[in-house]
Amino acid sequence: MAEAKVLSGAGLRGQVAGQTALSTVGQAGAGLTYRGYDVRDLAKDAEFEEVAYLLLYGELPSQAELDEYKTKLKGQRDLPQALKEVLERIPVTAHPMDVMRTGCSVLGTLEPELTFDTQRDKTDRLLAVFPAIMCYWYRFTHHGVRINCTSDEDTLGGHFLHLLHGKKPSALHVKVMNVSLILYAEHEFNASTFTARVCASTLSDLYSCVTAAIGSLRGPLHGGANEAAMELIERFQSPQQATAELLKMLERKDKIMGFGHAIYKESDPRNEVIKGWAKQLADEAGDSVLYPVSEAIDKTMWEQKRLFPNADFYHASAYHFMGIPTKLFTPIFVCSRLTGWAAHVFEQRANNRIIRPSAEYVGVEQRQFVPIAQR
Ligand SMILES: CCC(=O)SCCNC(=O)CCNC(=O)[C@H](O)C(C)(C)COP(=O)(O)OP(=O)(O)OC[C@H]1O[C@@H](n2cnc3c(N)ncnc32)[C@H](O)[C@@H]1OP(=O)(O)O
Ligand SMILES: O=C([O-])CC(=O)C(=O)O
Repeated sequence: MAEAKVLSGAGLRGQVAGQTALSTVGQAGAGLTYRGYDVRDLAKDAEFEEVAYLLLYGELPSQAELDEYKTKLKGQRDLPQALKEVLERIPVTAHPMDVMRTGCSVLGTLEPELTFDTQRDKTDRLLAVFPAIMCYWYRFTHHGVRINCTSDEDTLGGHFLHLLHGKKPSALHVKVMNVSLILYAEHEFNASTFTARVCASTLSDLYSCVTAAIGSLRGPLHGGANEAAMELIERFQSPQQATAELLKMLERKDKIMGFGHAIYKESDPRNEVIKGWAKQLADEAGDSVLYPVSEAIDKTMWEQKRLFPNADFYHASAYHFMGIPTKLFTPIFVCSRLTGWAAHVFEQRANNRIIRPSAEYVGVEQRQFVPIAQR
């Protein structure tokens, strides 16, 4: 069972930087809860749209409310023409996280948040269009295709897979996407969410908060770890080779992406869930390399460092088995975490004081300015 670490030192570790009613991370018991619900229960029985509604609107929806919410999101999936034109100008070499950041920012110029009382509608619109922002750019720049940004898929996860692959996804893949989006939705004061809250505390607009958060999520120590984990796993042809190479990497004190966590001490509760689905996808794909290699890395990290896989590690192989290109892994995280970011922005705005901590000065003593001609 995950417990809170004893935290101190750099990185604001262990400092309470504000209040939230959205989630608990690493507290004794459930490990991760969204508005009081264990994430494992939500991942087992809920739809992502239910969880989005819970985070953004405060309570789980009734069936009628969920139907209405999904219809609302479905009706807003298409991109404005001006945004499509901008996406077409972004080079094929760009990282898709930069595409998401730009897409979000451009939408903010086309459909600005003029007053905070539109914050929920603006969030729902972003939720509906993020899959299309990612897939329109990807399919145009990589395959020369201008895709239809709408689909008749019932869920956001299914819609994303449909736009990416240009066909109806299997029921298993839709289910795993749903679980994945739920697992990634919210995680208290992680780096990207804290970024969003700092931005919100200046009374900036929602698009600025989300754009800033995307920039923070992109780094390999945070959301970018799922892509880095895939690049590691793919290097090895067998569990034996993975173990041998990993030992050398640990000897060199390399960071192994997808392992460890700033808050969890013994395990990340999201890992057991996505690991189970990754195994099911591996079996479906008839895989005999990638999943055993992942398990060998997992075992070696625990034996050597007492480090456990975080939510990102088995997401890598799960996404891979669904035919998702590695560079789109972190953008999927964006599609999900938008819900947590936005809910935190609403919370910050509802009880705001500008976030402005102090620094311990470690520079030179005060000294006399010398004009340039005399230096
Ligand atoms: C799901 C979304 C997420 O953002 S989860 C995090 C995704 N990031 C990664 O997977 C990147 C790899 N992991 C890491 O860099 C760290 O574990 C992160 C997540 C940044 C947490 O950092 P921090 O709180 O400083 O770690 P810590 O104090 O527990 O570190 C203790 C000692 O263990 C080491 N360590 C930690 N993680 C790894 C790792 N993945 N591979 C190798 N070593 C690791 C640290 O370097 C530290 O060692 P030392 O005590 O300085 O010798
Ligand atoms: O909480 C963190 O530091 C990182 C994390 O797992 C997340 O954002 O999901």
